[in-house]
Amino acid sequence: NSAPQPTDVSPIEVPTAVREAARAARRVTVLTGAGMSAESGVPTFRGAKGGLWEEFDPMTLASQRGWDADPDLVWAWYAWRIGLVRALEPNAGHRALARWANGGGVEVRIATQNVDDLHERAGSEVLAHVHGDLFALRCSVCGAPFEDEPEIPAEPVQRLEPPLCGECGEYVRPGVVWFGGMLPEGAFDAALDACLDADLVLVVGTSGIVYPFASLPDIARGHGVTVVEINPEDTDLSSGVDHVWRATAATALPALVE
Ligand SMILES: CC(C)NC(=O)[C@H](Cc1c[nH]c2ccccc12)NC(=O)[C@H](CCCC/N=C(/NCCC(=O)O)S[C@H]1O[C@H](COP(=O)(O)OP(=O)(O)OC[C@H]2O[C@@H](n3cnc4c(N)ncnc43)[C@H](O)[C@@H]2O)[C@@H](O)[C@H]1O)NC(=O)OCc1ccccc1
Repeated sequence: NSAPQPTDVSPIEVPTAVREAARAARRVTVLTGAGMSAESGVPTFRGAKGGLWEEFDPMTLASQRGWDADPDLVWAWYAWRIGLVRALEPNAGHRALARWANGGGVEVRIATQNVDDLHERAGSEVLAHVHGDLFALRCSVCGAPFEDEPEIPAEPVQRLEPPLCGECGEYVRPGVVWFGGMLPEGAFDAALDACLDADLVLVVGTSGIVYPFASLPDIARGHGVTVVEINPEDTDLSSGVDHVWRATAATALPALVE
């Protein structure tokens, strides 16, 4: 639910240029990454991977090669992330975006790299999960959706056999896009159209190194759209945007939407 919570009143100052761009905007597209969910407790991709997988490269865990080599290791990692996201709540940033979209007067569209469901749980409609959805399980061979509840260990384990497909008995995998994998049908195009059709693009909590998603801010700016980065740290995108706002998602967005 997107109702403002006491913590949602953010004391921080909104840079004038950002406030003016937001005030003038009628169509806003928000591109989010792992930093959007960091203040909810979801580890970022380049942040902590969670003790048991510290020694493994996320790009190996999140790849067909990693799955083929050791499905129990990869499934255990996703089972841990499913359990973790379920136990966490949307933060003030997620709620502010939902309030903005439901507040009327401005069209807010969200395209995310995040595979969690925190935008939706905050009351937002997500235009595109460009890197898939942690909870959309399917058979790794026949592709049949897996509707049953996967067993999620109370305590994370390093290896866990994936569930078996009810159709063909093969292993079930998470509905996320692995490195080298194709994006969901139409997801990138939907995000691109929303960027080209916007009068303001906010880039929130992404390091901007995973393609093709990372190409969106440049393309938007190349089409004359104002692009603002919200990130406490410098990124590969910072030099290519109109305004950088060195702040966190859960402090900046409530202040912007207030
Ligand atoms: C790494 C990179 C070099 N590699 C790629 O980009 C590859 C290969 C590639 C394709 N085209 C290219 C062109 C050039 C170079 C390489 C390529 N891309 C692909 O493979 C893509 C598929 C990529 C999708 C992979 N799946 C993910 N996720 C799902 C899985 C899972 O989650 O397990 S990517 C995953 O990592 C990415 C993590 O990045 P961020 O979200 O930015 O998070 P990160 O941790 O990096 O940074 C967090 C940021 O938040 C900030 N922050 C922290 N706290 C806060 C806070 N509180 N508030 C605000 N900000 C905060 C930090 O400062 C930081 O800046 C996300 O996209 C996330 O979804 N597929 C593909 O292109 O298919 C067609 C194709 C295929 C083959 C060959 C050619 C074309």
